[in-house]
Amino acid sequence: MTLAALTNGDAVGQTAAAFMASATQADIARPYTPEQVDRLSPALARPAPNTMPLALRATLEAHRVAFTTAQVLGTADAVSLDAVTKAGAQVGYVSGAALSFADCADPGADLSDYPYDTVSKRVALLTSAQSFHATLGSALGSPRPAIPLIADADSGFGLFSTVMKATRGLVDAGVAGFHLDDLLPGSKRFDHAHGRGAVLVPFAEYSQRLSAAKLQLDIMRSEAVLIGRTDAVDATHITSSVDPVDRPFILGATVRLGTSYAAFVSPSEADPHASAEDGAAWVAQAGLCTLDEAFAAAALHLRSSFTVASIGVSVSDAKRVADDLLAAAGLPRLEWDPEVARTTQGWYAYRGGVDAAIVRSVHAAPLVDVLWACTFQLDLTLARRYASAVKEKFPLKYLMFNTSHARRAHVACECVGFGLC
Ligand SMILES: C[C@](O)(C(=O)O)[C@H](CC(=O)O)C(=O)O
Ligand SMILES: [Mg+2]
Repeated sequence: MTLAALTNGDAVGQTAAAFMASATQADIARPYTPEQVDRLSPALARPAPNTMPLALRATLEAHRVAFTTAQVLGTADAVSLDAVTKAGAQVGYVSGAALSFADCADPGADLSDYPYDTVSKRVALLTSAQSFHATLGSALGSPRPAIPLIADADSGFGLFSTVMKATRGLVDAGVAGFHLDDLLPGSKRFDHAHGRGAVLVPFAEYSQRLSAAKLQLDIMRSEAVLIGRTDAVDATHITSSVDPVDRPFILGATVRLGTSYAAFVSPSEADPHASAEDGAAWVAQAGLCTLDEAFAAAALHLRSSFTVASIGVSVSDAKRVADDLLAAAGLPRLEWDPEVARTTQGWYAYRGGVDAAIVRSVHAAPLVDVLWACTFQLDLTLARRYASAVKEKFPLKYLMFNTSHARRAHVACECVGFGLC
């Protein structure tokens, strides 16, 4: 896509087929057809404001071509928006964390537990403020540029109908782009002892989340930039083991302890700190590892056969593949059990890290414009690895990078820096 191709300014009145085939949209692989979008498009279509989305797309493309990045600065109100604009920010960021600390009806930690229209209401206010400043600027003869805003849509605040409503609210408010992550809503930082921990939903659920948002954008013929964020770098658990994409990262116990993790930590749940310590003791003894690691430890010489035979299969099928290969070689069954490592909520233990983030982002790439691996620490080696692995498969996708300081439970709020390219 070239800058000259960014001409989808007035998409209203376009059929879904024409919109979805336009230069900015044609590269996105949707799991639905234009006819399905048309059937869902209301007769009295509300025009999607596409000026800011197209401005953001132009900024992204200019940086991609020049191999540079845009700094995205947080803005929570009209005053800070004016300040970041004057400071030269090309893009503003409306942070869910900032609003949840300070600006919603019931301020609290950044747990994605505020109402789904909190951020869109704030974007609407900022859009109005920008419009006022622009009018004032031209009346005074000193232009005040409006900058595109990226908004935080967290995990979509529920299932797919809520994702669609949140998307519609953001578009109506004039957002230029927004991000959806792959977390279980409300599960961020569940490890209160350390302020870390994240619980992922299975990849298929994340992908359906992104599809629901994209469907809503198509219904509105909106050019808003869809950002697929993964929190897999710091993830410690996942709600289900069912998806083959997640299979290589599920952890199982290799030592039979006679008690499951959930049974072990349950008695002390009244005291989360004690429970965290007890849990750590169980984990230390259970020999948790991935199925691939357990297999390699049992039969290194058969590892490549296992790798090939276990591609695209679920955890339970992969375990069967492993046992069949071992039996054929006259070796005993593998002691590897992911079920005993489940938490009291039923979550599976998960090996978070950059490899998991790469796999998730590569699978999400066809659906989104921008990919982002959210990280807890500023680690350029990790960022480079992530970027080169994703770019190798999807050279034209844009990337985003940040470091989330506020994940430490005791840090109230720090400035979050982003790079977009
Ligand atoms: C970027 C973020 O989504 C936000 O809401 O600002 C937060 C920030 C943080 O916790 O520091 C996040 O990374 O989850
Ligand atoms: Mg957030």
